[in-house]
Amino acid sequence: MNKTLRIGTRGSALAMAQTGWVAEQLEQAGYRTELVQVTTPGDRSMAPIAEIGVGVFTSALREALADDEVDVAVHSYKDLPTAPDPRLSLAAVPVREDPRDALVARDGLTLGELPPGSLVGTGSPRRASQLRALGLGLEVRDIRGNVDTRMRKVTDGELDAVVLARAGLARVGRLAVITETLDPLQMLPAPAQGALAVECRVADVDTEHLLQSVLDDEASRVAVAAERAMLAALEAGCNAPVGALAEVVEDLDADGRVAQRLFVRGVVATDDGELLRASVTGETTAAEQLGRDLAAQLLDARAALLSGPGQ
Ligand SMILES: NCc1[nH]cc(CCC(=O)O)c1CC(=O)O
Repeated sequence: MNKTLRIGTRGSALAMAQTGWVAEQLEQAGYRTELVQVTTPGDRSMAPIAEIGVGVFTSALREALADDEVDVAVHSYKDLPTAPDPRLSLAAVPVREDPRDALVARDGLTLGELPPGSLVGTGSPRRASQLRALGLGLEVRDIRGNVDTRMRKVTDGELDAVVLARAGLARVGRLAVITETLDPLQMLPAPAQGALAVECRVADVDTEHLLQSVLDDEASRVAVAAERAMLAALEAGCNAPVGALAEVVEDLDADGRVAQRLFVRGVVATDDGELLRASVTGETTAAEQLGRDLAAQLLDARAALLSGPGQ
């Protein structure tokens, strides 16, 4: 193929960095690329995400792709709504960055070293509920804005710490500001955190094939499929914040042989701020079913809790 691939991107530093990375992979494989900047309502508004809704960062890019203004759209996978867009194909899930959340705290402090009453900023209900559940007496403050805006609240002394996706910091070359990478036992990331979704038009099979062959990473795709299936099943049953992490691990199969298995952990907060946690392990080929099984366990646990004392 000798045409130039028009790759749509948001204008934020994070979006430019990740789209630039995708373009570079394609260039190295011998394709010509051109970046096309698309402004989304999410970039224009400073209102809380909860008010402006899911898909604020991704829908304008998807429209530009569907309207043939660009040939490829690069999204942070976790920002995509779970409902598929029938006009588009998820051509590639490139190799995932470290999916964990990261703490950026004053004076190099870790979570455990922050004194009770410390102010910790996050705009994410998932992060807020998991922070509160640690029982450390941390005061969670709602914040928004790009990576730099959020980190400045710590350097300016307005907050003691903020929690961000490690992957976002990695992509903009700011890993050095992290004072602790949070263990998923304490803080499960958002489903698909650290992964990119690379889309093209469903009818554009040439582009679909080249994106898949140059960019797709099987292990990342499988893990994200499990996490997103869990999220989709939970969204149908409740609207509580959800964390999930699927990892390909070495495990013994029924015959005692070492095999690759998928280990999926999930967390959902109740209205009272209690956390329900569960995990499943199974075949990597059954990723989506594993995600749905995990969601069913969490919904059962929630139903048992809601049916009150004595149950
Ligand atoms: N919701 C904003 C957003 N979307 C993707 C990332 C980080 C990169 C990623 O998880 O892929 C971030 C920032 C953050 O959560 O700190």
